[in-house]
Amino acid sequence: MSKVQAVIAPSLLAADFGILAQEAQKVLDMGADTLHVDVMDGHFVPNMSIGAPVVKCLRKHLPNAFLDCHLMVSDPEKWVVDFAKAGASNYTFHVEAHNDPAALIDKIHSLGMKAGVALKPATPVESVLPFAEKADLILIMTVEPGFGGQSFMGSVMPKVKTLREKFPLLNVQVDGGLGLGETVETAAAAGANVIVAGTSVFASSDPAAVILGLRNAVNSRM
Ligand SMILES: O=C(CO)[C@H](O)[C@H](O)COP(=O)(O)O
Repeated sequence: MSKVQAVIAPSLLAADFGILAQEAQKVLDMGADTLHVDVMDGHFVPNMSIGAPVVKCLRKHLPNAFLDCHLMVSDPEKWVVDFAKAGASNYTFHVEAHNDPAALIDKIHSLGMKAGVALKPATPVESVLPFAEKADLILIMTVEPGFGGQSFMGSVMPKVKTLREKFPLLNVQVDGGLGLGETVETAAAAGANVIVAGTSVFASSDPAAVILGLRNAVNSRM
């Protein structure tokens, strides 16, 4: 039986936005599998970051990169077409921000993107179980969305465990406060296979070692 693979996704939120394409290429050259692009509207979360025009520029410079876009926005339906046209590979929206997630997943797929569904720390996992198999990934936030550099919340690991038990082949993504050592070990032990890491990668003097260490932590549990 096939099994899920480790996917290491540096969060560009922690990169130098002034040289974003170079930062992205650097972590890809150092072994990253995908690039995590945090999109914030200043309404769903109390911060603003980047939008589809920036994704379009990244796509121009990185024609083959997998751009994993995490929409922390109040109206995810509004931006789907823009992100598809910009070249997003994956469009993850928050379950708290849409009243018909299954329909939005279908729309995302119809536009040629993979679809992810994210949960804030306080949102119960039951909210995504009905359509978890329709989605390409489920993102369990391990911090309150909005800012990088926060502390990992191990208290949400039961949600990761539930998803892994019910859906052995699902991509279960964790995002927030992850780095080498206890945090990634805890997430991998619970069953997470897609690791988003911003600060721990970009603030490191040896990002390649961090990416490899995160991958080894996941693979030793799979
Ligand atoms: O979604 C996010 C914040 O809303 C970031 O992706 C996340 O916090 C990763 O950053 P760090 O690894 O620095 O915690």
